[in-house]
Amino acid sequence: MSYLLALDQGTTSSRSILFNQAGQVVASAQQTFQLNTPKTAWVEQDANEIWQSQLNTIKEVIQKAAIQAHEIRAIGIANQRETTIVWNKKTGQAIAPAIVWQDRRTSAFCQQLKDKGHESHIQHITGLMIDPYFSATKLAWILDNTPHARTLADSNELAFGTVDSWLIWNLSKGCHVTDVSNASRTMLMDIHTQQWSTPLLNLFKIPQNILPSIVASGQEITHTNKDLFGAKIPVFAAIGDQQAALFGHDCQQAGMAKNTYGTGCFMLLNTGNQVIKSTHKLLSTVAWQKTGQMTQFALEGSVFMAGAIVQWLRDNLGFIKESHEVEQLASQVKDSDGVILVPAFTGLGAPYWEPNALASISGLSRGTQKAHIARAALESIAFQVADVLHAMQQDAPVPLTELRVDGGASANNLLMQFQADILGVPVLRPTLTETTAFGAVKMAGLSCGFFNESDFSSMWQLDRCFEPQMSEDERQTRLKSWKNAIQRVIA
Ligand SMILES: Nc1ncnc2c1ncn2[C@@H]1O[C@H](COP(=O)(O)OP(=O)(O)O)[C@@H](O)[C@H]1O
Ligand SMILES: O=P(O)(O)OC[C@H](O)CO
Repeated sequence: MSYLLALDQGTTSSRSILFNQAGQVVASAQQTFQLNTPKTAWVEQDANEIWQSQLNTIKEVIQKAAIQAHEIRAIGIANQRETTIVWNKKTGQAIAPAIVWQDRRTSAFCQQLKDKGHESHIQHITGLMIDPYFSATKLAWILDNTPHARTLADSNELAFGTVDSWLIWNLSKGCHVTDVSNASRTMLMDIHTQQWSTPLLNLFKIPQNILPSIVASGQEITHTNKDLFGAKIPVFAAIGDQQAALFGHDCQQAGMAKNTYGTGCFMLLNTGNQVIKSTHKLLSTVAWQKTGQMTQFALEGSVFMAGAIVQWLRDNLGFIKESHEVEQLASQVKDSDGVILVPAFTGLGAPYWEPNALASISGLSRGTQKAHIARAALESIAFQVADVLHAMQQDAPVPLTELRVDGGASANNLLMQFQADILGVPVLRPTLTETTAFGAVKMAGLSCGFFNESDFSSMWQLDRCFEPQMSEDERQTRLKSWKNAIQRVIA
């Protein structure tokens, strides 16, 4: 049995990636799928499409590599987090569209919770800020707005899960679990005990019987149903995709951080076995739990729009045909000529948490060209990351000496250089950009004995280091203009 299979179920696509014992990619398959926005602030996916696209890529990767399912020692799952699915346990069908992490339909409910003074005790129990981002208010919305949902829940016919649960249920045909890192994103789990919180279940009126059991990120969880691939493949890991990337970068020591530039941007700082309570509007989250070991935690800054801004330039403004063309467009000008884009298209996440903020482009003149806007768009990704890092350094004042990066937009050299410049910290991009998938297979490989901890440090290889080149004066001036633009959208 010579392979490990990573399932990387992201916001824009499902991927299956087969790794060998040296941690190298042997074959991969990817299928993109639809994100639906039926109303302003609503973002949905078809839960069945999430499953089918993942299933198709598993079959495709097995075929591409010309192997048999029994040669796969274990599966490790990494998934988009918070996205909320409720399904009927008898039929296996979702009773409503999956509500995606970016969906803001529950902002008014969140505001009511804040007005009623729940903010500090919810932060104390879960480590999270009240925001529509997390699963709790999305789940309450589905139960309250789907015909017969509460009656079905009362008769024990419903199951709730984030995407890890949904994939595991479908792969195994009936195992209902979630891993502790995903559970920490629901706003229903007590981060200190890593159990569902009864006071929060009562507050959100969530019946206990619809919840999955919480398991470690790395353990023998279940196996695939034999009918799917002709052999039972054990599932040895499930972990939220951002935590998987932290593990994939081998950021296993407290003080190490990574940033992933995908649809959104997610910076995680390992805080060891301590839950650090943020006083600067960051999230305390579970990093992972390995079999029989203490849970590891992280501080996180979640930025909602990163690569998605490039998609907006592509799909809404028609500036480019493919995302990667943005680098060439932005390189046509030496700077943004004073144009600043604040990408609050789905409100602002960390460290502002302003669900109702609207995006803006300022500093336009008669001379403004597409290239200036494209450059401002890329710079806005880096500015948001700088805001998160500044908050993080105040919460956990260990100076960051380097930032490890991954995700689709980390391929953009202009963006990475500007990121190093605006942070004043070297940015390190590894050769293996599939860091999320790699984190999932590392966790699975460790749990099933395919890998040892000592294998990991040599598996992370540097592709390129972007050293800061901007002067301190210019950095401060640029950051000040950005802060002013932010103030205008949240005022
Ligand atoms: N060269 C590039 N420059 C900037 N953004 C890019 C580039 N290539 C891809 N992207 C953006 O990265 C995102 C895809 O990255 P990926 O890590 O696959 O995302 P996810 O896991 O969220 O689905 C898309 O939003 C895309 O617009
Ligand atoms: O699908 P990604 O990679 O953009 O990640 C989404 C995050 O997990 C949302 O919290």
